[in-house]
Amino acid sequence: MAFGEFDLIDNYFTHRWPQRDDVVLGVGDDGAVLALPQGAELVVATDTMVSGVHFDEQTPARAIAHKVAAVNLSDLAAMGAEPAWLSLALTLPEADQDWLNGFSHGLKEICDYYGCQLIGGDTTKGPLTVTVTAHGFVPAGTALRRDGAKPGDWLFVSGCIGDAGLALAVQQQRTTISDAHYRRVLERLYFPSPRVALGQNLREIASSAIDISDGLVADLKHILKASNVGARVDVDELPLSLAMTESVAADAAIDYALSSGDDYELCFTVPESRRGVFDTVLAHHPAKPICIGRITNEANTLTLLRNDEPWFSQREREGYDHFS
Ligand SMILES: Nc1ncnc2c1ncn2[C@@H]1O[C@H](COP(=O)(O)OP(=O)(O)OP(=O)(O)O)[C@@H](O)[C@H]1O
Ligand SMILES: Cc1ncc(C[n+]2csc(CCOP(=O)(O)O)c2C)c(N)n1
Ligand SMILES: [Mg+2]
Repeated sequence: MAFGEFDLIDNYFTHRWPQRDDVVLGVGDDGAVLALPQGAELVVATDTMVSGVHFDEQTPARAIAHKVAAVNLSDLAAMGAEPAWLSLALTLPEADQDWLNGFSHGLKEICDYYGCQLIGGDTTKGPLTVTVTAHGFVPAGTALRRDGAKPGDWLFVSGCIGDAGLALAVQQQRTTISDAHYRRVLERLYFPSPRVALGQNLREIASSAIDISDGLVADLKHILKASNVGARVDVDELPLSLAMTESVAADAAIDYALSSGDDYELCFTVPESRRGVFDTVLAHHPAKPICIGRITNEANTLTLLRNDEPWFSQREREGYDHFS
């Protein structure tokens, strides 16, 4: 029996999502109609994942769905927003029902967890590409931004970085590690956890924030440029997992943490005056952000230090850039 575009949308993307009261009209019409809470501002983020660029052929459909939603929710987290709605643009080489089952289950799991509703999208035939747009809200005027860091602010990352890059290196046969460690880091590559709760807790505490997708150095530089400041980072303070420290040499671990990307931890700054409130909030929070340095007044200058001496990365590449 022929299985067409509209069967595909009906079977996999119309029902089974959390139904939110603020969705006046969801999947099925020319557009979605949505009700914003009073006093809120809407935060919108879009990210695409392309087969061969963001994931390889072995990646399970469930992981692709999780990750494309997670990277968008991570952008909302970096803005301090509460997630509400997702839209999905799907380009598929064929309507493979096993793949669609895995994909729609993965998407449902993460939507259920964060209470997000799929509100629309688009389905086309072509090379496998998935795009999500995430919509969320913040109380007006409280969104976290890249441009608010000030000299003297403390610099934090929300958790271990470099693991996804290590998993990719193993997958691409650039290095080998034990099976047990590979399982742990592969979970971080395939199923990143967006720091959604932490992001909301940082509203009115952090002076700036960004999520780490391209690598700490590359993404921190966006904060430095937008805020017209510099930073000193003590590379010995970078949070590294046990899987990382037990698998590779210390310098290589630092390089993964600085530049491999795909981590989806938050990098943020906290002014000295908010440090007390921050420590109090964190005492009750499962995330344990680590202080890795401080913001300086040297515009656009990132200084990496090890034992108070300048430290230079072994690898030339500073972060993921699609066109260089
Ligand atoms: N084709 C485009 N048209 C309009 N704006 C764009 C386009 N591509 C990116 N942007 C905007 O440029 C800014 C930087 O985008 P970028 O994709 O680098 O950030 P990001 O999504 O946080 O990072 P990443 O994609 O690495 O996760 C964002 O404000 C984004 O909305
Ligand atoms: C098969 C394969 N090759 C390379 C990578 C690494 N990678 C791809 S895009 C990206 C940055 C974020 O993307 P964007 O800037 O588009 O949001 C990274 C770290 C991967 N995950 N899988
Ligand atoms: Mg982007």
